[in-house]
Amino acid sequence: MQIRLINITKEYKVTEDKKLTSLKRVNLDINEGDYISLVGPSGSGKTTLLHTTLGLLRPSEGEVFWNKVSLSLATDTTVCALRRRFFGIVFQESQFIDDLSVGDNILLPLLINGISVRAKKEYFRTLCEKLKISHLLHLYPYQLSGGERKKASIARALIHSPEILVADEPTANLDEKSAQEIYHIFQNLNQLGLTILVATHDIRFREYCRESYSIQNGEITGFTHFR
Ligand SMILES: Nc1ncnc2c1ncn2[C@@H]1O[C@H](COP(=O)(O)OP(=O)(O)OP(=O)(O)O)[C@@H](O)[C@H]1O
Repeated sequence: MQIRLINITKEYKVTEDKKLTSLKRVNLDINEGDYISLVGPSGSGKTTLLHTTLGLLRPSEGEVFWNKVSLSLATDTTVCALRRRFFGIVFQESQFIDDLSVGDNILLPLLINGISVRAKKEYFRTLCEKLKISHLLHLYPYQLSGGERKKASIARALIHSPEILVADEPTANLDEKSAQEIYHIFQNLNQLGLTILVATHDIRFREYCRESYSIQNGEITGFTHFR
């Protein structure tokens, strides 16, 4: 899937007569196989941009396209179905269901997408092995460390084999070793063909991605192409 963001502006109404502009005329193209990091300080607009890209937020101005589908013209049902099918999302907070085991949490998107768990059994096994979480599947989310939760979130985001992984601050609050693991997992996934968009204030992501955008006060202020 090709994603195009054209002249995106997002304003939040703060009070009756006051607005906060969190994105200002942002343009971004995401092509198949890209690995893009969006790097900026807290409050710069990264999450707003990710959520707009995912069709979870409607821009005040501008247009988002997923291939030829204009999100402003498509129905919510269509946008939701396409998002579930094509995107894997790692949110800032893990959003696990506390009463389900880690393994069942990871498998849940299959049920939502109407994909048989049996058909994905082998993929589930190798995915968890690759992420080194196979020994954690019987536990409950509250029993995991921060790094383990992140890796379980990545497994859950990938279980339905999406085309694009979108991750919001995947290394936030992680120690150096766990952060390194995440950089390498993402790099490896991209080398296998997965398109990745990461929003982060962790500038070390730049060493691993292919393209990096800097964002400040809702504006793209820089762009670097690495390889
Ligand atoms: N629902 C909302 N209502 C009003 N203002 C909002 C809302 N969501 C975000 N903002 C504001 O928009 C700006 C950008 O927020 P955003 O969460 O996109 O930044 P961020 O770069 O992801 O920050 P962080 O790294 O801390 O998550 C901030 O000033 C924030 O206060």
